[in-house]
Amino acid sequence: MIELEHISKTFELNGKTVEAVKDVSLQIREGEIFGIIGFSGAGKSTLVRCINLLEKPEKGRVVIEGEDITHFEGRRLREMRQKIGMIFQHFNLMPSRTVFENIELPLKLTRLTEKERRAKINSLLDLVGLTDKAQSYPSQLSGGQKQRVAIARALANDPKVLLCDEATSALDPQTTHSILQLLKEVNARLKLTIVVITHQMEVIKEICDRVAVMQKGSVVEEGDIVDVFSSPQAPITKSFIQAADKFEAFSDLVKLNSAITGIKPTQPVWFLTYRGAVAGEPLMSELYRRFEVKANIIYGNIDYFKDCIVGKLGVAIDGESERIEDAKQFLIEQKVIVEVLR
Ligand SMILES: Nc1ncnc2c1ncn2[C@@H]1O[C@H](COP(=O)(O)OP(=O)(O)OP(=O)(O)O)[C@@H](O)[C@H]1O
Repeated sequence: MIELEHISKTFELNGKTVEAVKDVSLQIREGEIFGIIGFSGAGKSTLVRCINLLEKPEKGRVVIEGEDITHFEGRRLREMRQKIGMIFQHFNLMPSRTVFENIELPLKLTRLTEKERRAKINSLLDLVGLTDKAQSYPSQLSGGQKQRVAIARALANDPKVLLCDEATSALDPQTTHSILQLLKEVNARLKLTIVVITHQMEVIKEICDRVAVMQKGSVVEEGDIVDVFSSPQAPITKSFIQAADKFEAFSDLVKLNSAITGIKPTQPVWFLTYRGAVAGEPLMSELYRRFEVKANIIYGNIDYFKDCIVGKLGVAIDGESERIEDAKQFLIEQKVIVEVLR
């Protein structure tokens, strides 16, 4: 659907060259929600703005539905941009226009009759749940409502792709959740491909199918969301995940042999990752039944992804050393990721 091939983009700032995006290649599939996560300045916005050519890449190609659009200009560029909606952190609504008029703006360039336009706007208002706010002005709306208007406006021309640049970063957690639910709904209902850029792990976990992690202009890790977050490879990916699930605190206590864990200094400690929320308890009792290996749970976390639940347990192990090895093999056969902390 969207192919980015060896994209590079630099800026000149105060006599210095900033390499915002360095040789990035990504393939975004039709109908998926693709996340790009990274800290501020990683190059996420610049990369995403290359998709609709708001930034012109210096090197590389942008291919959409098999067509190389990198050098599109004029009418072809405008037509291509109609297929790609975009929403932003600060909504970018016109303050002097009502909600209805804001959504109407992109439709003014089309050949729809006034009646067709009204019908379209009303159906978009219904889709984003703002029918009763049609005549309000942006200043009379909450942040979440403003973002709903921006989503309706972005969808007015029936785009195939929606780019979301930190769309929930200015919102509180509850409003963030409701906007993410709306994005999930439009993705499913309209078969829309969505690209989400964010520095918030929770956003990626809640709606994305696949994710790319960016650092200093490069993609350092990419893949299916559950694979990447169950078994992160790059240090920066690990830091995003650990910030979200407090694993680091547990790991530090183990390293320091802290008395509060109640673990003997000689006991092995494992960190287990498995799919399915209820898998943990039965697996631990199975270890005892089969191998007489006791696994005392000293850390636990459940992550909720778009289509999957992933459990994580920190366990202190007790048993005969040979049987402990057998127990570990058994867990690996059950598709549990076993990380030996010591
Ligand atoms: N128009 C510009 N002129 C000069 N430098 C720029 C411009 N746009 C981006 N940059 C620089 O490029 C780098 C990447 O910025 P970019 O906005 O793409 O990162 P980001 O990951 O989206 O971060 P943020 O979330 O803070 O926007 C940064 O060092 C930034 O200062």
